[in-house]
Amino acid sequence: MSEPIIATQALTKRYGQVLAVDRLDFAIEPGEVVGLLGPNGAGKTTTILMLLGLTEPTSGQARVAGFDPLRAPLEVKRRVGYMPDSVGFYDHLSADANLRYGAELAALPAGEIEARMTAALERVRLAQVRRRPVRTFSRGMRQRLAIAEILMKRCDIAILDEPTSGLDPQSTQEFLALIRSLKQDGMTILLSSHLLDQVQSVCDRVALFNQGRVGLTGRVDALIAEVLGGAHVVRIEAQGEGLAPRLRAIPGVTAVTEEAAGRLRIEAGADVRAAVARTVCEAGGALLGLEVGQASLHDVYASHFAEVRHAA
Ligand SMILES: Nc1ncnc2c1ncn2[C@@H]1O[C@H](COP(=O)(O)OP(=O)(O)OP(=O)(O)O)[C@@H](O)[C@H]1O
Repeated sequence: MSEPIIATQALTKRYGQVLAVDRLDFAIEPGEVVGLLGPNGAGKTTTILMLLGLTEPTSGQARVAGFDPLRAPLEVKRRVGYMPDSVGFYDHLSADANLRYGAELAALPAGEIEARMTAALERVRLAQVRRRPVRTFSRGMRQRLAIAEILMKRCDIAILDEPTSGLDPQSTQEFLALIRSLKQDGMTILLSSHLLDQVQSVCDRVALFNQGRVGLTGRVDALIAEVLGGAHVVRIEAQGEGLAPRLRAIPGVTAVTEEAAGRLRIEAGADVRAAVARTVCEAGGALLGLEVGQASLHDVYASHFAEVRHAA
Protein backbone atom coordinates (compact mmCIF):
# COMPACT_ATOMS: atom_id res chain seq x y z
CA MET A 1 0.00 0.00 0.00
CA SER A 2 1.25 3.48 -0.80
CA GLU A 3 1.26 6.41 1.60
CA PRO A 4 -2.30 7.68 2.16
CA ILE A 5 -3.06 10.92 0.32
CA ILE A 6 -5.62 11.87 2.97
CA ALA A 7 -5.27 10.79 6.59
CA THR A 8 -6.82 11.89 9.83
CA GLN A 9 -5.80 11.07 13.36
CA ALA A 10 -8.27 11.50 16.18
CA LEU A 11 -9.69 14.44 14.23
CA THR A 12 -12.31 16.12 16.38
CA LYS A 13 -14.60 19.12 16.01
CA ARG A 14 -16.86 20.46 18.68
CA TYR A 15 -19.39 23.24 18.17
CA GLY A 16 -20.25 24.18 21.74
CA GLN A 17 -22.04 21.16 23.16
CA VAL A 18 -22.26 19.43 19.79
CA LEU A 19 -19.56 16.90 19.01
CA ALA A 20 -19.73 17.15 15.21
CA VAL A 21 -16.71 14.92 14.49
CA ASP A 22 -15.46 12.56 17.15
CA ARG A 23 -11.84 11.28 17.06
CA LEU A 24 -11.92 10.34 13.41
CA ASP A 25 -9.19 8.02 12.11
CA PHE A 26 -9.45 7.65 8.40
CA ALA A 27 -7.09 7.10 5.44
CA ILE A 28 -7.54 7.34 1.69
CA GLU A 29 -5.05 5.93 -0.79
CA PRO A 30 -4.07 7.86 -3.94
CA GLY A 31 -6.48 7.19 -6.79
CA GLU A 32 -9.32 5.90 -4.61
CA VAL A 33 -12.90 7.09 -5.01
CA VAL A 34 -14.42 7.13 -1.55
CA GLY A 35 -18.03 7.92 -0.62
CA LEU A 36 -18.96 9.50 2.69
CA LEU A 37 -22.44 8.41 3.69
CA GLY A 38 -24.62 9.01 6.67
CA PRO A 39 -27.70 10.78 7.92
CA ASN A 40 -28.04 14.58 8.12
CA GLY A 41 -25.82 16.01 10.80
CA ALA A 42 -23.52 12.96 10.92
CA GLY A 43 -20.40 15.12 10.47
CA LYS A 44 -19.55 14.66 6.79
CA THR A 45 -19.41 18.33 5.82
CA THR A 46 -17.52 19.26 8.98
CA THR A 47 -14.92 16.60 8.14
CA ILE A 48 -14.60 17.94 4.60
CA LEU A 49 -14.19 21.50 5.87
CA MET A 50 -11.41 20.40 8.22
CA LEU A 51 -9.63 18.56 5.39
CA LEU A 52 -9.73 21.77 3.37
CA GLY A 53 -8.46 23.94 6.20
CA LEU A 54 -11.73 25.87 6.14
CA THR A 55 -12.55 25.08 9.74
CA GLU A 56 -10.17 24.44 12.59
CA PRO A 57 -10.25 21.07 14.38
CA THR A 58 -10.83 21.20 18.12
CA SER A 59 -8.17 18.49 18.42
CA GLY A 60 -6.47 15.82 16.34
CA GLN A 61 -4.84 16.14 12.96
CA ALA A 62 -5.39 15.85 9.26
CA ARG A 63 -2.86 15.47 6.44
CA VAL A 64 -3.91 16.12 2.89
CA ALA A 65 -1.51 15.62 -0.03
CA GLY A 66 1.33 15.70 2.47
CA PHE A 67 0.31 18.93 4.19
CA ASP A 68 -1.47 19.97 7.35
CA PRO A 69 -4.49 21.90 6.04
CA LEU A 70 -4.34 24.25 8.99
CA ARG A 71 -0.67 25.15 8.66
CA ALA A 72 -0.42 25.09 4.87
CA PRO A 73 -3.91 25.97 3.55
CA LEU A 74 -2.59 27.36 0.28
CA GLU A 75 -0.61 24.23 -0.52
CA VAL A 76 -3.72 22.19 0.16
CA LYS A 77 -5.98 24.48 -1.93
CA ARG A 78 -3.57 24.19 -4.83
CA ARG A 79 -3.84 20.40 -4.84
CA VAL A 80 -7.44 19.90 -3.80
CA GLY A 81 -10.45 20.89 -5.86
CA TYR A 82 -13.56 21.46 -3.77
CA MET A 83 -17.07 21.43 -5.09
CA PRO A 84 -19.43 22.53 -2.32
CA ASP A 85 -23.09 21.63 -2.19
CA SER A 86 -24.01 24.86 -3.87
CA VAL A 87 -21.30 25.93 -6.26
CA GLY A 88 -20.53 29.63 -6.17
CA PHE A 89 -19.55 31.42 -9.35
CA TYR A 90 -19.76 35.07 -10.34
CA ASP A 91 -23.09 34.88 -12.12
CA HIS A 92 -22.71 37.99 -14.25
CA LEU A 93 -19.34 36.79 -15.57
CA SER A 94 -18.84 34.26 -18.35
CA ALA A 95 -17.60 30.71 -17.74
CA ASP A 96 -14.29 31.85 -19.24
CA ALA A 97 -13.96 34.83 -16.91
CA ASN A 98 -14.82 32.71 -13.88
CA LEU A 99 -12.19 30.12 -14.79
CA ARG A 100 -9.60 32.78 -15.53
CA TYR A 101 -10.24 34.30 -12.12
CA GLY A 102 -9.82 30.85 -10.52
CA ALA A 103 -6.62 30.31 -12.49
CA GLU A 104 -5.16 33.58 -11.29
CA LEU A 105 -6.11 32.88 -7.69
CA ALA A 106 -4.42 29.49 -7.96
CA ALA A 107 -1.37 31.22 -9.50
CA LEU A 108 -1.32 28.92 -12.53
CA PRO A 109 1.50 29.66 -15.00
CA ALA A 110 0.17 32.60 -17.10
CA GLY A 111 1.36 31.08 -20.39
CA GLU A 112 -0.62 27.88 -19.79
CA ILE A 113 -3.95 29.27 -18.60
CA GLU A 114 -5.67 29.59 -21.99
CA ALA A 115 -4.75 26.09 -23.17
CA ARG A 116 -5.68 24.51 -19.86
CA MET A 117 -9.03 26.33 -19.79
CA THR A 118 -9.88 25.25 -23.32
CA ALA A 119 -8.98 21.62 -22.66
CA ALA A 120 -11.00 21.59 -19.43
CA LEU A 121 -14.07 23.23 -20.99
CA GLU A 122 -13.99 20.78 -23.89
CA ARG A 123 -13.74 17.84 -21.52
CA VAL A 124 -16.88 18.91 -19.63
CA ARG A 125 -18.67 19.91 -22.86
CA LEU A 126 -18.92 23.62 -22.09
CA ALA A 127 -16.58 24.91 -24.79
CA GLN A 128 -19.49 26.11 -26.95
CA VAL A 129 -20.99 28.23 -24.18
CA ARG A 130 -17.80 29.51 -22.57
CA ARG A 131 -18.60 33.17 -23.26
CA ARG A 132 -22.11 33.04 -21.82
CA PRO A 133 -22.73 34.51 -18.35
CA VAL A 134 -22.94 31.76 -15.76
CA ARG A 135 -26.39 33.02 -14.67
CA THR A 136 -27.74 31.42 -17.86
CA PHE A 137 -26.33 28.00 -16.90
CA SER A 138 -28.41 25.12 -15.57
CA ARG A 139 -27.39 23.44 -12.32
CA GLY A 140 -25.80 20.59 -14.30
CA MET A 141 -23.72 23.06 -16.34
CA ARG A 142 -22.54 24.81 -13.17
CA GLN A 143 -21.51 21.49 -11.68
CA ARG A 144 -19.57 20.71 -14.85
CA LEU A 145 -17.94 24.12 -14.74
CA ALA A 146 -16.79 23.33 -11.20
CA ILE A 147 -15.20 20.14 -12.53
CA ALA A 148 -13.59 22.17 -15.34
CA GLU A 149 -11.94 24.32 -12.69
CA ILE A 150 -10.63 21.22 -10.91
CA LEU A 151 -9.30 19.85 -14.22
CA MET A 152 -7.73 23.17 -15.15
CA LYS A 153 -5.92 23.34 -11.82
CA ARG A 154 -4.78 19.70 -12.30
CA CYS A 155 -5.72 18.91 -8.74
CA ASP A 156 -4.60 15.61 -7.23
CA ILE A 157 -7.75 15.38 -5.13
CA ALA A 158 -11.37 16.35 -5.76
CA ILE A 159 -13.74 16.73 -2.82
CA LEU A 160 -17.35 16.82 -3.92
CA ASP A 161 -20.17 17.58 -1.49
CA GLU A 162 -23.48 16.16 -2.75
CA PRO A 163 -22.32 16.48 -6.38
CA THR A 164 -25.46 15.21 -8.08
CA SER A 165 -28.15 16.63 -5.82
CA GLY A 166 -30.70 18.54 -7.85
CA LEU A 167 -29.56 17.13 -11.20
CA ASP A 168 -32.00 15.49 -13.60
CA PRO A 169 -31.39 11.81 -14.47
CA GLN A 170 -29.50 12.52 -17.68
CA SER A 171 -27.27 15.18 -16.10
CA THR A 172 -26.68 12.81 -13.20
CA GLN A 173 -25.50 10.01 -15.48
CA GLU A 174 -23.30 12.44 -17.37
CA PHE A 175 -21.83 13.72 -14.13
CA LEU A 176 -21.16 10.21 -12.82
CA ALA A 177 -19.39 9.39 -16.09
CA LEU A 178 -17.25 12.47 -15.56
CA ILE A 179 -16.33 11.29 -12.06
CA ARG A 180 -15.34 7.89 -13.48
CA SER A 181 -13.16 9.60 -16.07
CA LEU A 182 -11.42 11.64 -13.34
CA LYS A 183 -10.68 8.35 -11.61
CA GLN A 184 -9.19 7.02 -14.85
CA ASP A 185 -6.85 10.01 -14.77
CA GLY A 186 -5.69 8.86 -11.33
CA MET A 187 -7.43 11.59 -9.35
CA THR A 188 -8.37 10.79 -5.75
CA ILE A 189 -12.03 11.58 -5.16
CA LEU A 190 -13.90 12.00 -1.92
CA LEU A 191 -17.61 12.57 -2.30
CA SER A 192 -20.45 12.87 0.13
CA SER A 193 -23.90 11.83 -0.93
CA HIS A 194 -27.25 10.55 0.25
CA LEU A 195 -27.82 8.83 -3.08
CA LEU A 196 -26.69 5.30 -2.38
CA ASP A 197 -27.14 3.84 -5.86
CA GLN A 198 -24.93 6.52 -7.29
CA VAL A 199 -22.32 6.09 -4.60
CA GLN A 200 -22.31 2.36 -5.25
CA SER A 201 -21.88 2.96 -8.98
CA VAL A 202 -18.77 5.17 -8.70
CA CYS A 203 -17.04 4.54 -5.37
CA ASP A 204 -14.32 1.99 -4.63
CA ARG A 205 -14.98 2.32 -0.96
CA VAL A 206 -17.52 3.88 1.38
CA ALA A 207 -17.42 5.18 4.92
CA LEU A 208 -20.65 5.26 6.89
CA PHE A 209 -20.73 8.22 9.24
CA ASN A 210 -22.87 8.34 12.30
CA GLN A 211 -22.76 10.92 15.08
CA GLY A 212 -19.32 12.14 14.11
CA ARG A 213 -17.72 8.71 13.80
CA VAL A 214 -17.12 6.29 10.96
CA GLY A 215 -19.12 3.26 12.01
CA LEU A 216 -18.24 1.14 9.03
CA THR A 217 -15.85 1.42 6.11
CA GLY A 218 -14.87 -0.87 3.28
CA ARG A 219 -15.52 -1.89 -0.30
CA VAL A 220 -19.22 -2.14 -1.09
CA ASP A 221 -19.04 -5.87 -1.92
CA ALA A 222 -17.05 -6.62 1.26
CA LEU A 223 -19.53 -4.64 3.37
CA ILE A 224 -22.44 -6.50 1.83
CA ALA A 225 -20.79 -9.79 2.82
CA GLU A 226 -19.74 -8.51 6.26
CA VAL A 227 -22.91 -6.73 7.28
CA LEU A 228 -25.45 -8.99 5.68
CA GLY A 229 -23.48 -12.23 6.04
CA GLY A 230 -24.69 -13.58 2.71
CA ALA A 231 -28.27 -12.72 3.57
CA HIS A 232 -31.15 -13.40 1.24
CA VAL A 233 -33.15 -10.27 0.53
CA VAL A 234 -36.74 -10.51 -0.68
CA ARG A 235 -38.80 -7.49 -1.57
CA ILE A 236 -42.56 -7.68 -1.76
CA GLU A 237 -45.40 -5.42 -2.71
CA ALA A 238 -48.45 -6.41 -0.71
CA GLN A 239 -51.74 -5.17 0.63
CA GLY A 240 -52.89 -6.17 4.08
CA GLU A 241 -52.87 -5.20 7.72
CA GLY A 242 -50.12 -6.10 10.19
CA LEU A 243 -47.97 -8.01 7.71
CA ALA A 244 -44.57 -6.94 9.08
CA PRO A 245 -44.82 -8.70 12.48
CA ARG A 246 -46.19 -11.88 10.84
CA LEU A 247 -43.30 -11.89 8.34
CA ARG A 248 -40.83 -11.27 11.14
CA ALA A 249 -42.08 -14.46 12.83
CA ILE A 250 -41.13 -16.67 9.85
CA PRO A 251 -38.24 -18.94 10.88
CA GLY A 252 -34.98 -17.64 9.36
CA VAL A 253 -36.21 -14.07 8.87
CA THR A 254 -33.82 -11.62 10.53
CA ALA A 255 -35.31 -8.26 9.58
CA VAL A 256 -38.38 -6.74 7.95
CA THR A 257 -38.42 -3.10 6.94
CA GLU A 258 -41.16 -1.07 5.31
CA GLU A 259 -39.42 0.77 2.48
CA ALA A 260 -42.59 2.53 1.35
CA ALA A 261 -46.33 2.09 1.86
CA GLY A 262 -47.08 -1.49 0.86
CA ARG A 263 -43.45 -2.30 0.02
CA LEU A 264 -41.57 -4.52 2.44
CA ARG A 265 -37.98 -5.69 2.45
CA ILE A 266 -37.34 -9.01 4.15
CA GLU A 267 -33.87 -10.20 5.11
CA ALA A 268 -33.34 -13.85 5.95
CA GLY A 269 -30.69 -16.48 6.42
CA ALA A 270 -32.35 -18.76 3.85
CA ASP A 271 -34.68 -18.63 0.85
CA VAL A 272 -38.01 -17.69 2.44
CA ARG A 273 -40.00 -16.78 -0.69
CA ALA A 274 -42.57 -19.56 -0.32
CA ALA A 275 -43.09 -18.87 3.38
CA VAL A 276 -43.48 -15.15 2.68
CA ALA A 277 -46.14 -15.75 0.02
CA ARG A 278 -48.01 -18.16 2.32
CA THR A 279 -47.84 -15.76 5.26
CA VAL A 280 -49.28 -12.85 3.27
CA CYS A 281 -52.17 -15.02 2.00
CA GLU A 282 -52.88 -16.54 5.42
CA ALA A 283 -53.03 -13.02 6.87
CA GLY A 284 -55.81 -12.23 4.37
CA GLY A 285 -53.52 -9.92 2.40
CA ALA A 286 -52.85 -9.68 -1.33
CA LEU A 287 -49.38 -10.31 -2.73
CA LEU A 288 -48.92 -7.97 -5.68
CA GLY A 289 -45.24 -8.60 -6.35
CA LEU A 290 -42.23 -10.50 -5.04
CA GLU A 291 -38.63 -10.29 -6.12
CA VAL A 292 -35.33 -11.59 -4.86
CA GLY A 293 -33.27 -8.50 -4.44
CA GLN A 294 -29.58 -8.23 -5.06
CA ALA A 295 -28.12 -6.94 -1.83
CA SER A 296 -26.97 -3.37 -2.31
CA LEU A 297 -25.51 -0.46 -0.44
CA HIS A 298 -29.11 0.38 0.54
CA ASP A 299 -29.25 -2.89 2.46
CA VAL A 300 -25.91 -2.29 4.18
CA TYR A 301 -26.99 1.22 5.10
CA ALA A 302 -30.40 0.14 6.39
CA SER A 303 -28.95 -2.74 8.37
CA HIS A 304 -26.09 -0.67 9.83
CA PHE A 305 -28.29 2.17 10.97
CA ALA A 306 -30.94 -0.21 12.30
CA GLU A 307 -28.20 -1.77 14.47
CA VAL A 308 -26.95 1.63 15.57
CA ARG A 309 -30.49 2.69 16.58
CA HIS A 310 -31.00 -0.60 18.34
CA ALA A 311 -27.78 -0.17 20.35
CA ALA A 312 -28.55 3.45 21.27
N1 LIG B 1 -21.19 26.13 12.17
C1 LIG B 1 -21.80 25.29 13.01
N2 LIG B 1 -22.17 25.69 14.25
C2 LIG B 1 -22.75 24.86 15.11
N3 LIG B 1 -23.05 23.58 14.85
C3 LIG B 1 -22.72 23.10 13.63
C4 LIG B 1 -22.08 23.94 12.65
N4 LIG B 1 -21.87 23.19 11.53
C5 LIG B 1 -22.35 21.96 11.81
N5 LIG B 1 -22.84 21.90 13.06
C6 LIG B 1 -23.42 20.71 13.72
O1 LIG B 1 -22.47 19.67 13.63
C7 LIG B 1 -23.10 18.42 13.34
C8 LIG B 1 -22.51 17.83 12.07
O2 LIG B 1 -22.94 18.62 10.96
P1 LIG B 1 -22.43 18.38 9.46
O3 LIG B 1 -22.95 19.51 8.64
O4 LIG B 1 -20.98 18.13 9.44
O5 LIG B 1 -23.19 17.04 9.08
P2 LIG B 1 -23.42 16.36 7.65
O6 LIG B 1 -23.14 14.91 7.86
O7 LIG B 1 -22.61 17.05 6.62
O8 LIG B 1 -24.96 16.58 7.40
P3 LIG B 1 -25.76 16.85 6.01
O9 LIG B 1 -25.89 15.51 5.38
O10 LIG B 1 -27.03 17.39 6.51
O11 LIG B 1 -24.97 17.82 5.20
C9 LIG B 1 -24.59 18.71 13.29
O12 LIG B 1 -25.13 18.44 14.55
C10 LIG B 1 -24.65 20.19 12.98
O13 LIG B 1 -25.83 20.75 13.50
